Amino acid sequence: MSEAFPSERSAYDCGDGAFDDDNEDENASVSETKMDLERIRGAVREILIAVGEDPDREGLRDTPDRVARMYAEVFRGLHQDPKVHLQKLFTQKYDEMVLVKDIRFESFCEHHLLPFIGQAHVAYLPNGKVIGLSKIPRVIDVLAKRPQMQERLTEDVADLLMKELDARGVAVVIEASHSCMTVRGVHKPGSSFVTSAMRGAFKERLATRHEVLSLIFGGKPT
Ligand SMILES: Nc1nc2c(ncn2[C@@H]2O[C@H](COP(=O)(O)OP(=O)(O)OP(=O)(O)O)[C@@H](O)[C@H]2O)c(=O)[nH]1
Ligand SMILES: [Zn+2]
Repeated sequence: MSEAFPSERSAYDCGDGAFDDDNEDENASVSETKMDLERIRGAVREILIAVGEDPDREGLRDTPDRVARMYAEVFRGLHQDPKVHLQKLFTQKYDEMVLVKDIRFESFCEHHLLPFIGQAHVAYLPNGKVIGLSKIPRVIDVLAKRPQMQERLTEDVADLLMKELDARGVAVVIEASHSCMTVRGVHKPGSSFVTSAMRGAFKERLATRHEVLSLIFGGKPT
C-alpha cells in the first residue's frame, strides 16, 4: 500500500478513540491528519498538467488542495473501524426480524474512483440482543467511505453484523447507480445494480429469505 494511504493495521487502529466520536466534520479532519495530503495535492497537480491544463491559472490554483481535502472526506472510512458502532447491545427478548430499509449511502468505486450512490436494506434476526437502530447506517457509512466494490460492501456489512451481533441471520440488499456507467463508458443513466448477501437463516430458509425480500421490495417481483 502506498504511503498516501494507511497500512491495514492503522486503518483499524482506533485504540485512541479518535473515531468513537459521531461528529462528521471532526471525523473528516482527523482523517485529513492521517492522510498524506501533500502527496495528493502533488498528484492532482500532475494530473492537471498531464491533461493539458495550467494548474497555476486562477480557477485551478486551489483545486489540488480541494481535491486532497475531498479525498480525506470521502475515504475517511479507511481510518475508521466499523466495529466501534456495534459494541453497545441491548438485551431484548425480541426474536423476529429487524429491518432497516432505504439507508442512503454514497461510496466510490475502486475502479474509476467515481461515486456510486444508492440505498441499502439491512435485516437481521436477533439472538437475545438488539443493536441501536442508528448503528446500522453508521456501519454502512464507515465501509462505504473507502474505495469499494458494491459486492464487497454488501458482504462486509453482512459478515460484520453476523459476527458482532451474534445474529441468527443477516440479509443485506444494496441498490445503487454507478457514475462510471452514467457519466462515462457505456453511458447508461437509470441503470441500477443490485447485490445481496444472505447469511444464517436468510440463506438456509427459503421462507425467511422470501419474507425479507417482500418486505424490502414491497411485493414487487424480486
Ligand atoms: N462488479 C462490479 N463492477 C464494478 C463496480 N464498480 C464499477 N464496476 C465496473 O468495473 C469494470 C471495470 O472494467 P475495466 O474494463 O477494467 O475498465 P474500463 O475499461 O473503464 O471499463 P468500462 O467501464 O466498460 O469502460 C467496469 O465494468 C465497471 O462498470 C462494482 O462495484 N462491482
Ligand atoms: Zn467504476
